[in-house]
Amino acid sequence: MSSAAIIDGKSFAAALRGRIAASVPEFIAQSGRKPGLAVVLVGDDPASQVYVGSKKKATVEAGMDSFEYRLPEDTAQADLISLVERLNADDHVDGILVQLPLPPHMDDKAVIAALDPAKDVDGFHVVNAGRLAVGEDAFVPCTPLGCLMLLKDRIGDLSGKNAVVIGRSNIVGKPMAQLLLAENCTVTIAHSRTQDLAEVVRRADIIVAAVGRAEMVRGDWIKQGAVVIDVGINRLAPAPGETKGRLVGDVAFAEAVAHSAAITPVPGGVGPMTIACLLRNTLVAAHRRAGLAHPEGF
Ligand SMILES: Nc1nc2c(c(=O)[nH]1)N[C@@H](CN(C=O)c1ccc(C(=O)N[C@@H](CCC(=O)O)C(=O)O)cc1)CN2
Repeated sequence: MSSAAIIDGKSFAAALRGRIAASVPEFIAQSGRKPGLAVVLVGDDPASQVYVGSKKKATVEAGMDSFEYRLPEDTAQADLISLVERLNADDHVDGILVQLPLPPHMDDKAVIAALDPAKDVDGFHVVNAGRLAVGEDAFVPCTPLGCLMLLKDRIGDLSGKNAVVIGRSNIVGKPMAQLLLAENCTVTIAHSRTQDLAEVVRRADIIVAAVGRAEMVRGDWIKQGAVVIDVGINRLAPAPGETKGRLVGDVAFAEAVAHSAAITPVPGGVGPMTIACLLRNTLVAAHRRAGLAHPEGF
């Protein structure tokens, strides 16, 4: 048995961010302004605070304007929607992102529905989901877009491959399946009610695990030579003597390396691609809103 290549999402994302930053000055020269991204965080979820901080840093480093809104946990949904509507109307804002999860008293769907689809750089609005489903130009959610970039970089043409997506969320599983279908893969979407998941996974050339259960996909489920993309970010309970538990994915990594041809690690695989693709979507949104051609190279 050979050992898998480790797909370095961190380096891939850094290179993508570099290309985006290099193309921002041309946008500024053509439009007379910087691309702008507004990020809205409601409440004080510690992980969300870190992600929002990273998004701001990456946006500024790419030469874009970052507008950050941190609202208290008890914000009324109507007030959040009013803010989204103000950002929809603000010409300096090309992209709007409402960090998820929202507090329990809010309805994600109602908040996302308030976004202008042309500024929905998360690709969560039903207009963008529908466009993706019918093969029209759409903003594609950042995590599955990042997964697809890594897969195409590793495999090249995906046509005819058997792909299994484990997880059916609107944010990852469903758009991932649509993207793979658009690349002419034969796609199976597996989920918590799938019978004999191990057997379904064993048929796959491409496995995308996005189920949110630590190390659920075992090494002996993986066909020799498959490419594995692990979207899960799960923190284990701290081991004795540790203050923080280890981060692991949805795939039992140490087992999977013996079976797969290539695999993304956690951390350092898919995660960094999410923010790089957010910058990519923001740059595309800025070009569209300014009436400029789609930027090259992304
Ligand atoms: N509005 C959105 N909300 C959320 C999204 C999203 O795309 N849009 N995705 C996730 C969180 N997320 C970005 O928002 C995100 C998650 C993870 C990473 C990342 O780089 N992870 C690192 C590990 C981080 C750690 O040490 O904890 C990695 O995998 O290497 C970036 C962004 C939910 N909400």
